[in-house]
Amino acid sequence: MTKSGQLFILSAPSGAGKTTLLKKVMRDVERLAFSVSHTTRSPRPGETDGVDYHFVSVDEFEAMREQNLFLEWAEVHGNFYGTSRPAVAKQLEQGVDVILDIDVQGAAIITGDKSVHAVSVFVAPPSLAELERRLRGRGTDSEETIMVRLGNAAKEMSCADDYEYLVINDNLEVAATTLRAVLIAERSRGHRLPSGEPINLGALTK
Ligand SMILES: Nc1nc2c(ncn2[C@@H]2O[C@H](COP(=O)(O)OP(=O)(O)O)[C@@H](O)[C@H]2O)c(=O)[nH]1
Ligand SMILES: Nc1ncnc2c1ncn2[C@@H]1O[C@H](COP(=O)(O)OP(=O)(O)O)[C@@H](O)[C@H]1O
Repeated sequence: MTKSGQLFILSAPSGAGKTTLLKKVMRDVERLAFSVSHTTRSPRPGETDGVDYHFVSVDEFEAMREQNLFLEWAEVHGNFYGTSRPAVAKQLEQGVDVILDIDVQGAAIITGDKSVHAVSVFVAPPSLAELERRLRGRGTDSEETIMVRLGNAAKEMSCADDYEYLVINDNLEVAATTLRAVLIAERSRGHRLPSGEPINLGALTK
C-alpha cells in the first residue's frame, strides 16, 4: 500500500511573495503538488485556468459548496476561494504531498479539524512598506484591489503566531532555502518510516 502524502498549508498577506516562493521551491522538490483552488475572482493577465486557479462563476462555486466538495472555503478580499476535497484526497492517496495556498480563515478551518493533519507555514514580508511596494510593483491589480489587500494585511499578519513555521520573505533565495528545509524536515520525521514499521534497533546493530 502506498504511504499517504502529507498536507502543507502556506498562508501570507497578498504581495508577500508566496506564489513566487512556491513556484521556485516546487521546481526542485519532488513528490509535491500544488492544490489548484477554485475562485470567483477574475483571472489576471498571465494566469491560466486549471493551472493557477479553476476560475468559476459564483453560481458554480455555490453549487460545489452545496455538494460539500470543498475541504475548506472562504471569502477573501471580496471573492470566494475553495479547496477541492476530491482533488486533494486523490493526490494524498497517491502518496504525493500537497501544498494548500490558502488564507488565514481557510488555514484555521483545516488546523481546527483534528482529524486532518497539516503542517502550517506562514510567509511574512520584511515590512508592511515592502509589502505595499511589492503589490504595486506586481502591476496586476487596480488601486482599489491594492487598498483592499493592504487593508487586510495587518489582520492577516496578526495570525502568524498560529502557524508552526514562519518564513520571512526578504531575500528570495534565503526564504526558498528555509521553506525547502521545512518540507524536507517534516518529511523526515522519525515516525514516518516508508514501511510504517517501527525501527528494529537490534537489526541495525548486528
Ligand atoms: N481559504 C482559501 N483561501 C485561498 C484559496 N486559494 C487562494 N486563497 C487565498 O486567497 C488570497 C488571495 O489570493 P489571490 O487572489 O491569488 O491574490 P494574491 O494573494 O494577491 O496573489 C490569498 O491569501 C490566497 O492564499 C482557497 O482555496 N481557500
Ligand atoms: N523576496 C522578494 N524580494 C523582492 N520582490 C519579491 C520577492 N518575492 C516576491 N517578490 C515580488 O513581489 C510581488 C508579489 O509576489 P507574489 O508572488 O505575486 O505574491 P503573493 O502570491 O504572496 O500575493 C511580485 O512582483 C514578485 O516578483
